[in-house]
Amino acid sequence: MTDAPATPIKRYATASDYVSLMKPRIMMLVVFTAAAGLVAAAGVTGTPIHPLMAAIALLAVALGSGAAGAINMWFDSDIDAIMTRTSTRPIPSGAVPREEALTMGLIMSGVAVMLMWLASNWLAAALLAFSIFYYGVIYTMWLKRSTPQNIVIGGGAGAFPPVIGWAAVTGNTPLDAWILFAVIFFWTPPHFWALSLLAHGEYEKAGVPMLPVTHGAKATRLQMLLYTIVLVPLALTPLLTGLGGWIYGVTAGLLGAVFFGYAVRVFMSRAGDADCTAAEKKLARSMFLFSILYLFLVFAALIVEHAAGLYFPVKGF
Ligand code: HEM
Ligand SMILES: CC(C)=CCC/C(C)=C/CC/C(C)=C/COP(=O)(O)OP(=O)(O)O
Repeated sequence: MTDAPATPIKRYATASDYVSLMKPRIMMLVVFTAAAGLVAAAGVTGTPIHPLMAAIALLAVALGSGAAGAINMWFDSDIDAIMTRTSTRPIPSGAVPREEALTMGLIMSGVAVMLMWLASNWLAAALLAFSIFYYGVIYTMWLKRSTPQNIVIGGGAGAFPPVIGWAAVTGNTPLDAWILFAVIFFWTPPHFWALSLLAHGEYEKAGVPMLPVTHGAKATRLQMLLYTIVLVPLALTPLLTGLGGWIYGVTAGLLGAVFFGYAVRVFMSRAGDADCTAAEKKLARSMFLFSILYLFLVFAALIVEHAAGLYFPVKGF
């Protein structure tokens, strides 16, 4: 149990409070990776996508992601109130009552899954429902407060969107879809731990067992490097299956080299240690920001590759 936060002072909610309950910036990247799954599925299998159905499917992913965010904020309002980074969120700041966030999350979840089922098929709808459950219940209510592997296992939730997008087009989830899942799965630990190196004091205060809190900054920097070593070649496997062509290969190769460079530099630094320098903190922050750019551009390359019809698989690579 964490320290009981002070009762928030009530203030009126604005539209932007309801938007921020949905973690909108994360939602944008989630929708983008789902769109990449959708476009790649159409490109690889030659299945035409109906623009309206595709738009509704992506709206469903957006609503599902927002619903999961609202459920997360409902459950986490006690620890959000303790950490400076999250203390101004709509619930701890007293703008939105907890029950309202939960109701919003549950209604949006139902609408999202229903819309996905109407726009595509039961498999995509079931995967979306499972992702909401995974993030809202398995990660938020169980793993986050119980194990330092919380974001490794919990990261699976954020890895589903391209699989959902793929399933929405073809009604199945072949190896290529799971490769995209794996890319996000192995990307999540370096993405989050880069930030948590800087915020471990906050997590400690809130009683959340993030890796830098339980095992220290050095172990975290090593884990970040190891996950990046798996991620970079893994992100090139689409070249072997025909999912990615030269645009994708060049993009994933170059960005992977930069990401690996960050992981090595952070590993060799003292970022997150009590006596680390401002430059080392800046390095960890840069790696966190670059992680977002990396995922965005790698999936953008996949979209460009398939959408532009510039698809040249590298045979026998
Ligand atoms: C368990 C998995 C993950 C954890 C623990 C995590 C954690 C975080 C945290 C703590 C932030 C900083 C937010 C802030 O500064 O207030 C952040 C930012 C961000 N994350 Fe993640 N993340 C995870 C997975 C993902 C996934 C799957 C995506 C999208 C595919 C994503 C996209 C982003 C984006 C776009 C930002 C920057 C926008 C913002 O600061 O709100 N994250 N993440
Ligand atoms: C399609 C679908 C339903 C996707 C949902 C998956 C999703 C939104 C994944 C993002 C994971 C994420 C933002 C974790 C933040 O961790 P945190 O909640 O511990 O971060 P915080 O401390 O900022 O609240």
